[in-house]
Amino acid sequence: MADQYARDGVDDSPRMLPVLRWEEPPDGAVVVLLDQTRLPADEVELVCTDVPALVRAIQSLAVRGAPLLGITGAYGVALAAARGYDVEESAGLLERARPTAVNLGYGVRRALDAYRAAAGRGEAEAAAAALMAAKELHRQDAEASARMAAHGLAFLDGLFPGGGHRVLTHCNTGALVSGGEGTAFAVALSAHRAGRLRRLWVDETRPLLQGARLTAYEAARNGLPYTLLTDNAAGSLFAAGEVDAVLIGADRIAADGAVANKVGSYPLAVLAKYHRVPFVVVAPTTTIDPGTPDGASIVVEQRSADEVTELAAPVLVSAAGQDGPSFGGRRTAPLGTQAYNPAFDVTPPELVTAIVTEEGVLSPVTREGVTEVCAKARRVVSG
Ligand SMILES: CSC[C@H]1O[C@H](OP(=O)(O)O)[C@H](O)[C@@H]1O
Repeated sequence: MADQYARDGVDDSPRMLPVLRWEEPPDGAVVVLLDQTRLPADEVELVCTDVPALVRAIQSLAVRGAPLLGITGAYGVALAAARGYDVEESAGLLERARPTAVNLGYGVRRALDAYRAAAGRGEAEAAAAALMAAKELHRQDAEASARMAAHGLAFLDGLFPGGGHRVLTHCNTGALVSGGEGTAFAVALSAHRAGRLRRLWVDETRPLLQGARLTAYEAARNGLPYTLLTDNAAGSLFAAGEVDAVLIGADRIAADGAVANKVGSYPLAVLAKYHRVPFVVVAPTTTIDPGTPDGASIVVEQRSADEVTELAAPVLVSAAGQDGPSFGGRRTAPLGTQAYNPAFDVTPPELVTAIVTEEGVLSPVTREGVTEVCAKARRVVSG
């Protein structure tokens, strides 16, 4: 009998977040983004009228998260085409904006391929084809999110038939990274709606605090029973037996099943292994990159020192118009302090219990699991 766990929140019917949309006002097409550097204090929208503005938004994490980066890249190509900018050059700028999430390049290429295929029918037709490809990717990602949520909950229920799941998550993997309700967070949300989420442990996720600022924000909006913790406190939760499973997202999954995700994911995988807790990655097949053979081949984005040497203010000062995020925060380390600030780390396949995709749940530990995932991914990628 699955235990029913009280819903903490008052209203858990989620108000879908206006994360990203395409608009065509009289003075020209725009991409409208919810500025995630301003959350949770302010819900502010960025109206991007050109690709450099989109690139700044991507690099400052005003828009972020692998699946949403892919969708943004595709709309960026459509924006360049709609406004008569150099589409090939714009695609290159978008694709190079951040190196680790494979989805960004995938989304750019989806729209660029559509544009090129229609080019012979004139600019207007080519621009329309790029926009249609972006909208189709947006829709497909929303569908993939719902399917991952169902597969992920079924997997948790299979592991723990009594329900009452206590899940630890890292960074942010909700609607703010997706065309739908997210990846790993969508599984926790699905468990909550089914009355089978006992606790969502939320890593704050230094240095940019995607957990404290964004996952806590999404959990509160949806009425989830969540508790925030410093990244350093995760180990003691495992030791206390308070974690049934780790659920995280991914930015790139290599052909051998190695997983690049927000820095701090690899230590969680080691803790999970030591404490015999399932370490579950939730990602659409668009995050699987058959072209990257293994974890060592994944380029890990290195970010600026000031993200480490300053305490992010209650809100990050939006980078719109600047070269990168500048915090309204308080400096902690002495001026001139050097900092090591990789945005991601790589978890080897032997530490990954399962990969939940919209195609189903696969285990990279069995080599054929990865081959199967990649074969499906190739089919999805090739359309
Ligand atoms: C499932 S996409 C979310 C993924 O993206 C985050 O990185 P960032 O906030 O730098 O875009 C993090 O790796 C999440 O797991």
